[in-house]
Amino acid sequence: MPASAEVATTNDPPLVDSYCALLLGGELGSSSGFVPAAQALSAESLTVLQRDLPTIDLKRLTSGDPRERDVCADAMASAASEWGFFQVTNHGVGRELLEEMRREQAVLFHQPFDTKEKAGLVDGSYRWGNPTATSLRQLSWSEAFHVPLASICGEDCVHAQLSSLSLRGVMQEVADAMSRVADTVAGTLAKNLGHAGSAFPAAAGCDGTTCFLRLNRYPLCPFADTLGMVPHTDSDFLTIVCQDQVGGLEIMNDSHWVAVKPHPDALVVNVGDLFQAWSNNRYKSVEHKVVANSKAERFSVAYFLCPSHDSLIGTYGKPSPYRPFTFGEYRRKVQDDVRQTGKKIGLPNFLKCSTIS
Ligand SMILES: O=C(O)CCC(=O)C(=O)O
Ligand SMILES: [Fe+2]
Repeated sequence: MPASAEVATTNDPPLVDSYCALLLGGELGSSSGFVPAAQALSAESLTVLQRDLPTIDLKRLTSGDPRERDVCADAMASAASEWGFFQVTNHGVGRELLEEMRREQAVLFHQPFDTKEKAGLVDGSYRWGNPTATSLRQLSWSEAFHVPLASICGEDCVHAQLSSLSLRGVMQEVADAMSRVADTVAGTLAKNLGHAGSAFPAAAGCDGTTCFLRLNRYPLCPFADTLGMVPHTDSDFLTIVCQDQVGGLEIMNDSHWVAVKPHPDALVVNVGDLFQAWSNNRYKSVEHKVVANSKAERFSVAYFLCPSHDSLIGTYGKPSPYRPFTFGEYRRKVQDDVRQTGKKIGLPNFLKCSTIS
């Protein structure tokens, strides 16, 4: 094990062990025989571009001038179509609240690994790395608590050791504030397609009990070219992310990875698979990933706008390229694919004219 691996603390999940096992295992190159795992990983990474993500000032949506409101809504819809990602400013989530969230996350994640793993925060909410990874490409150098909003202050959040009252209070406040942002953005995007905006996302089956808050931590990583989170799309309508100032989030745009430079006053918004389906592919759910960092640990908090499991994901207009499916069906298919093949297929599974064999 390299000396630098000693930066791992006993509070970190066993990421170094996972990494070493995969590294020693190596990987088979597709045509030229054996390729050491680290080399295989870096050969895959494409050039990272520095491009400015569109920034939408949400204050303009409430301007007294209807033209300004329309210009803002159009800019948001263009960003959702062309990038699938944008940043929002004047979003109403207080900077102090977000700083408090980060402090609470540090306290929570710096607890011993055993405590986090055994207690969860809510049952089954803790996850780390990818214990079933068979290659370095599948290893996520991170840990997270993925918490249903219904549970934050519910009775099943009983693990006193982890769920301090202050943590639960801050999580609830962040969830409430981010849900207002999600409703505004989703309503604006839906209206831009011709839907009666005020009824969305409630009309799509989303409410305060169906969404999730995910607390992410990316520990220091001593190995070059490691991913903090592997490339993925989100299986929701919309995601609102607050990242700290460390950086590492990259999104796919025009066949290149684009680094999302942290902006102290902005939240990152991305379209999820369900909105892509609902919008008949007008809005794009694009791949994104997080690159691990060797100098600083990184925290982020993500709010996932999800409907109830039995909600039917239809479309705003017809015909849709997708057959109707429920959110529960979608999640089950994603989980089955990941379990069986190590990879999410997602929306292509639900195309009416499937090209998946
Ligand atoms: O940490 C980030 O910036 C992104 C997190 C993310 O993509 C996720 O939790 O799905
Ligand atoms: Fe994501």
